[in-house]
Amino acid sequence: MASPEVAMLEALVPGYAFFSRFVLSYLHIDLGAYLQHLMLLALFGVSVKYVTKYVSDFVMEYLVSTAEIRLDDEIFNYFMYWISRQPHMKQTNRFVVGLKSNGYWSDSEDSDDEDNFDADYEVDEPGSSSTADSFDDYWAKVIRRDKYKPLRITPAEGRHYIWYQGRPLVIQRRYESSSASRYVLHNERLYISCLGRDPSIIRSVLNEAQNAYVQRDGVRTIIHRGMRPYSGASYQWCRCMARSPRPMSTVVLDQTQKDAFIKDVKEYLHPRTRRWYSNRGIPYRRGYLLHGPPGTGKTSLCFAAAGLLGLKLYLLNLNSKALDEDGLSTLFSELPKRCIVLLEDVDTAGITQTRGKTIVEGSALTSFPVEEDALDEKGPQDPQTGGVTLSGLLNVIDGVAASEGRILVMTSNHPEKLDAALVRPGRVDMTIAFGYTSEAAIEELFTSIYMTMDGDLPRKAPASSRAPTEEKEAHDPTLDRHREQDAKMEMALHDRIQTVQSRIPDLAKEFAASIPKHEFTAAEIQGYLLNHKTTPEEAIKGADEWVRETRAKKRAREETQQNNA
Ligand SMILES: Nc1ncnc2c1ncn2[C@@H]1O[C@H](COP(=O)(O)OP(=O)(O)OP(=O)(O)O)[C@@H](O)[C@H]1O
Repeated sequence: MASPEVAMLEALVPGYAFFSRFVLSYLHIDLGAYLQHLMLLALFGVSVKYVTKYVSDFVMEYLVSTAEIRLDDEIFNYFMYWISRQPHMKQTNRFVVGLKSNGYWSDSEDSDDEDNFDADYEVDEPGSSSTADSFDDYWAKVIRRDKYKPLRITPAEGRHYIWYQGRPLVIQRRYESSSASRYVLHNERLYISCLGRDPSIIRSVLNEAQNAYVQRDGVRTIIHRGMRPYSGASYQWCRCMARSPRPMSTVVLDQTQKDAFIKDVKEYLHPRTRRWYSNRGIPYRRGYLLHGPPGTGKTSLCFAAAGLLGLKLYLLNLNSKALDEDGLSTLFSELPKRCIVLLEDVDTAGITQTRGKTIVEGSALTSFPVEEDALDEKGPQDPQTGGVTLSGLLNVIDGVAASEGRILVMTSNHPEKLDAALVRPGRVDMTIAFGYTSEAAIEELFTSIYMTMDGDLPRKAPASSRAPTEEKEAHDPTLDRHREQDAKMEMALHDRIQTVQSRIPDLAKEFAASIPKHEFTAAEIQGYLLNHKTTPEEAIKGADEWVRETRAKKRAREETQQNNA
């Protein structure tokens, strides 16, 4: 039986008994003779371990401030974006390298484009500098830049030390294990610590990170989409793109309707209105229904409104079977205080099935037949099959727990299919009908396509005015010939655009006269004009032919649809 000293040593240093036997049989040293020394050593070691832990816990508790950042929060993105651009990251020896600086939102489409967006303009346009004279040069640069994307370096798992404003900061990246890790590569958290109980330095670093991110966005309209970031996850808003704002003037719509819409949205956003609602106990929400055939400008109006008001746009497709009522209410509860939520094509979602049967001709808000609200509060869909039910949608729009402050825009191609409950006042407060183009709308579309706008023309004098350098000629005469041709084309385009400008109003009238009214959508006309982007006269000449062809195509499509029905 082992002596109490040996038992104690075994407790302090697990495996001591085995180790001492090993030393005795192979090295013929009896550790029993040094038991007291070994005991002291073991006790010392254990005390050091406990003291170190105690001291470190004490320091962390009382002398260090720490901020925790979760992966599903946008600040995670801000910080990763910021740190990937810090010079310290070039010196770190443990890092995650990728073409994107973030982990969580990188699933979203187009996130890569966001970084390249401005870079496209940074590459000199053809004819705008002494170094890039032709489209070929410009394109070669763009392609090269796209191939060799800059590496984004972020700290790897573990601790990293950085200096910020003369003070040391500890960044710790930690991967958490959870049931979700089966589906997602990393569920992670970031910890930023600084010495002292005053966390203001952490706040400044996070503010700087946020500023860097927000500045990169500039005036662009940020679009979030309700989606599952990875299979098996719950629905979340993922930032999917940032687009240049669309000027309201480029949306062709009856001016009275457009003005009424903008006025209504602005009035709603006014702080006085919020107070007014709250004083009267009315839920502070506003809903809009934009309806009309596909390609008539419903989404464009919503996008332009987001740009005009600097609001973020939250897109949601209700058609997904995977989106259930819990997912929908989580999404709505996570909306920021001020934003535009766009539910596109609500008529195609399963929610169009009605809660009642009685058809009522017209309604106070809409000029189309709607169905009377019935007593049956149960949604039409079988919960087993998934998807959002009408009652689920109504609850998130204006149920007791529905969020306030957001602007809800629903678009529909078939408003007559929508349940009356969905479009009743309080859920839909304004309806805008989009239709086929009128004569005035055709003129407006034509003008918006051919009127010169900022950045349409080459920024500097085309390169043809400059003599090619000897070096270039000696190197590649074919390239120089291309450059010259491109420069001439740029010049010709420049001149053509300028000379035609004064005639645009007359040409617009001529074009509008050759297109039948109320037959084509703005998208169809825009599509046609884009084929003649720089030659308005050609567009006018080909208008009759285009009308004939488009009619024939539409007829053929209708016949096929009828045959399939
Ligand atoms: N009224 C309009 N004014 C300016 N551009 C328009 C208009 N209508 C359509 N367009 C152009 O047509 C394209 C499609 O427009 P948009 O997506 O806004 O149509 P929509 O009515 O939302 O279509 P859908 O019902 O299929 O979603 C866009 O490129 C847009 O620029």
